[in-house]
Amino acid sequence: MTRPDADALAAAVRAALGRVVDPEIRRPITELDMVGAVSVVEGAASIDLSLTIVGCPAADTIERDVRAAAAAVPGVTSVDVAVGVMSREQRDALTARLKGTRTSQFGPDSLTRVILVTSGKGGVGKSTLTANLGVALASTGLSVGIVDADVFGFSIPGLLGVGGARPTKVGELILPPVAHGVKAISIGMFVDPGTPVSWRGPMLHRTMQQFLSDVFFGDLDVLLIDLPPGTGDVAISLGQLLPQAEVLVVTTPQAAAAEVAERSALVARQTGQSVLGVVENMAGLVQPDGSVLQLFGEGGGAAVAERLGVPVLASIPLSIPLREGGDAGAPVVLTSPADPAAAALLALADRLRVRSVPLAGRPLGVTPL
Ligand SMILES: Nc1ncnc2c1ncn2[C@@H]1O[C@H](COP(=O)(O)OP(=O)(O)OP(=O)(O)O)[C@@H](O)[C@H]1O
Repeated sequence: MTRPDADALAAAVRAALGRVVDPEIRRPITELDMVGAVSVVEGAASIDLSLTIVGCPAADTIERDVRAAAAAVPGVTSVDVAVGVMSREQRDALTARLKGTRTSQFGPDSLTRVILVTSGKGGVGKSTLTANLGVALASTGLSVGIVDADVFGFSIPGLLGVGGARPTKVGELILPPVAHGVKAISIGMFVDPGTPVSWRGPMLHRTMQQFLSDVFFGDLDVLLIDLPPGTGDVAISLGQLLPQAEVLVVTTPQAAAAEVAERSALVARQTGQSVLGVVENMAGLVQPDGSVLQLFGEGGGAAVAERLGVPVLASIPLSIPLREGGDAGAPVVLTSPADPAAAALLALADRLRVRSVPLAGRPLGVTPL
């Protein structure tokens, strides 16, 4: 084989490696400087691969994908991959590049739509709805992240079926685990199971700051934030950190839940956030005989919406598959999309795909890669 052919083959292998994506960072490995020397001698390809960290959990997947991509290039008969690890300097350069010059991924120059999911009372289904909404939006091809800001009562990892997941750290950057197409981060991924989190305001504020700046979400279309119930420290911190965010208010049809839900929306407005609308959860359950069981009464969602001057965006009925899906970490929007609660959530996701705040006039947040 002549040299130009070997060079052309090596170039073809490199181009094929451009289609291998790091499953955690979600960028082609060639853009992440993970591919070193590539050569092809008489059909035998040799590839130097640098992983970001020792013991990279995605190592096996990346190496397998590299082998498959190279082997698929016509003319390549065998593939040898030498796996190494980036030097500290290389890793620092990469994390600096990924982080870019933006102080926050979700600052005013970001194109990501940030939606806070809030409620007055606990237990109204806010986390269950956030998880399902995230998965529903991701299933339509959007790039979606979820921040579990319910630090004391985190439940997002379990709802998404990644209860035991631990984020990978690359230098200063934290890579969020991906579940059902959604990048999710939660304090539950950092503490030992069973350990209660009992922090005061400043610690909560710092954690929220870190979630928004040190967790590498990449370019998201939508970031959903599951707030703790009520109007405590976290809601106030996020009001300061994300004044451009929009707020979804979750309530049950019950009058008592509705009144406190309204208060959480008013606090959001005080920080400059806009209230998108109300989602009523645990609405009437249709019985086998056709009658409707209104376990939590009626009208709470409409009452809050009217007082806030916003629409009721969805009414999600009580649903056993929704609850079971949450317990199993298998969101109902994926497992039983025809279930009435799943259908209502999918319709809500469709409504949220359309921005209420136009992008015109806003600067483009250019990805520094
Ligand atoms: N539409 C529904 N039908 C049946 N069960 C539901 C529905 N929505 C939520 N649930 C169940 O209600 C319980 C509370 O839901 P969830 O944890 O999502 O509430 P929450 O508002 O996030 O609570 P907290 O903020 O206190 O953590 C869960 O067991 C969940 O499975």
